[in-house]
Amino acid sequence: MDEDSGYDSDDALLELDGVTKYFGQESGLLAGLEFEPNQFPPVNINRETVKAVDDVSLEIQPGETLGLVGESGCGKSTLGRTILRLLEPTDGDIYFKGENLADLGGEELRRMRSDMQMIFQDPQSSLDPRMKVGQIIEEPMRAHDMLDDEGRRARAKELLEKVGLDPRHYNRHPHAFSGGQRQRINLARALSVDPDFVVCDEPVSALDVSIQAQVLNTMESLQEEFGLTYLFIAHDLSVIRHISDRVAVMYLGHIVELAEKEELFENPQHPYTRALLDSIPVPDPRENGVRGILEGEVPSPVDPPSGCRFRTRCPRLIAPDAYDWSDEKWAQTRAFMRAVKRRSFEPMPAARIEAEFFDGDRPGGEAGSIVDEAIDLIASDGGGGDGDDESDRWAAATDLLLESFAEQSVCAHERPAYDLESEHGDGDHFAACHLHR
Ligand SMILES: Nc1ncnc2c1ncn2[C@@H]1O[C@H](COP(=O)(O)OP(=O)(O)OP(=O)(O)O)[C@@H](O)[C@H]1O
Repeated sequence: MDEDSGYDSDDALLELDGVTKYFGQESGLLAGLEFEPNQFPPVNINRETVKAVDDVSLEIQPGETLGLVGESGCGKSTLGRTILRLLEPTDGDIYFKGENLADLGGEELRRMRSDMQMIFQDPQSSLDPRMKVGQIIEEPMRAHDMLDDEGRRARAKELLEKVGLDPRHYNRHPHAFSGGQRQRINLARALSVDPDFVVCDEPVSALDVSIQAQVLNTMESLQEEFGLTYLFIAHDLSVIRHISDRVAVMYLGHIVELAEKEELFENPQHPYTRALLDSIPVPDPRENGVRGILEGEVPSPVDPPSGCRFRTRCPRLIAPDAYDWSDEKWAQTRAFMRAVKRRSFEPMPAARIEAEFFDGDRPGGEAGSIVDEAIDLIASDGGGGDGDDESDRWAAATDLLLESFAEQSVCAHERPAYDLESEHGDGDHFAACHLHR
């Protein structure tokens, strides 16, 4: 029990409740200004909102490492910075040791800040080249009025040793060190103020693979020795697998899956997690390097898809209930819809489209009529849209298919959130996918 705050160490160290961070996007002086001659004043400020982190709730237990993984731009760094209040959340609450950070002011917030530290990807740019290593490590202690000069020097030297460097390097400048050593200096600096929680934002991504494991091992032993809790951000699944106890998978501002490490890697339940795992490079030289790649572009976080944000790329998009069809016919229709959307085949006669995509047997009923209409729009012998140019007809077919099928799926209508039974271990398994309805 923490005497000051009443925090009990059996409770979560950190709790996020609906944490949201939007950015108003403006670039340049006139960006976002729209001229509207029919209104007064005739100028609108049209700010685009980047929904970087959207309604994230999770807990981090004391002493654990929560890995946070996802493709570039999905909001990992923004979430890490928002937790530390380096960015002001747009919405939601962050509790640290049971206290709502938003309620803390002045001195309390300053104290809490020393409890929560961050280390960044690029050890080069986060170390001031004019300062000596000793000064760099002592700087946070000075900022928090910790110890006297002599005490800080002794602590800096002790920390150098703890992170695997020679304390005699106290007077050197950072440029004299390798990338891995510089990241160790960063670690010593973050630990100088004796934090409980460290956000590690891609701390080993800039390092050679051979050095990564060494730095990760040091981070693990420091965690044990100092009783640290880590939020470990990385896009590299093998790094996440090395260091995490539990793993959260992020996609377009949402957490889509969260489970204990073994459960997540051995029993992934979200199609996005599966796709990420399938795109891990295969070490076997006989394989051609990469097993599977995620299809399509990540949609813009300015206007993310409704419902499940992964649905526009999801290979398991659920069939809309409005039509009656077999799994096979839905799978074929889904593939056809994707191919039309990407315009990934040359115009050909209707019969050939039907043969290639539907084995010559298109779906029956209303769904079949819609498929027919789409085929007619794009087929080289089709009758649809006479007079329109070809790209208009492909666009019309795409709209027809997406509106009739993709937008009618439960995946487009409801945001998924399901708690599942774990197969490995007894931890919780959260998966944001309607396949678990
Ligand atoms: N200060 C900002 N202003 C506007 N948009 C921002 C800002 N910071 C981040 N974004 C946008 O927010 C989204 C999430 O970015 P973020 O850096 O958090 O993702 P990430 O998963 O950490 O990616 P990476 O691994 O590439 O750093 C992106 O679309 C990014 O362009």
